[in-house]
Amino acid sequence: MIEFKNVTKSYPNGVHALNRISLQIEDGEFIYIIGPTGSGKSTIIKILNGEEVPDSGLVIVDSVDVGSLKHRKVPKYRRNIGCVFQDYRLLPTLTVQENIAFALEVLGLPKKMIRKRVQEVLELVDLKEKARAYPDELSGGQQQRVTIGRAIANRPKILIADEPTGNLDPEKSREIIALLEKINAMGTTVVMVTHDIVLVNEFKKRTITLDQGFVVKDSKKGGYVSV
Ligand SMILES: Nc1ncnc2c1ncn2[C@@H]1O[C@H](COP(=O)(O)OP(=O)(O)OP(=O)(O)O)[C@@H](O)[C@H]1O
Repeated sequence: MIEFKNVTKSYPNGVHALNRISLQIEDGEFIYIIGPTGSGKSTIIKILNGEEVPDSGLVIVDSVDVGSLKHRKVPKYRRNIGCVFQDYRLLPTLTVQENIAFALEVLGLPKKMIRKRVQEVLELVDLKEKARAYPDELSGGQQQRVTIGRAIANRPKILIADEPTGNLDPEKSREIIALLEKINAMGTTVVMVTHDIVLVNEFKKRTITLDQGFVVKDSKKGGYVSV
């Protein structure tokens, strides 16, 4: 479970990015975080993946108090969190399968297990035929599918996606949501930041709306959000 209790975060320039945020996300949920630019969406993601620490309040992820994690413990904590961003961040000199394998090699998994996982992931993201292609030989949607595959190769409990469809057309965006839904159905909690209200309305899920660092709406069943 993910729990934010009265979390406040400001940056050194004095911006109050989050103001007394409280929310709970249960294991296995798929939620959207939406809100205008600068409302604090990415700050929530950065706190979740240990990149930023709150000024006050508590952030608990699977019983780990993330705000007081020692620096040296952050990498181990992050193993349970897969991250996907708008800009795919693939290594350009590695093929699709090498990009996925690399994420597991740095974790020290045995070679045989890596080979097996890479095959499973390629199948899941439907890119077996592109295993030996380089990122610049792929479409944006395909690159994002590789990124998602890489993020879940280590079977993290939580997948966080910051604007994963930001650079994609509507059709490719739908494919990405379908993939995220498949991963969610396998038991992974999915937290997705998005600006894409059309998508939020089409694939209805619990939707948390931020504005100026406050949670202004938490709609459990998703539902219509004005475009
Ligand atoms: N490293 C930083 N240093 C200073 N201010 C920051 C930093 N990161 C974010 N901010 C500020 O904190 C506020 C919240 O930013 P955040 O990136 O969380 O918003 P966001 O909702 O994700 O925005 P966007 O939709 O534009 O990505 C903004 O006012 C932003 O300018």
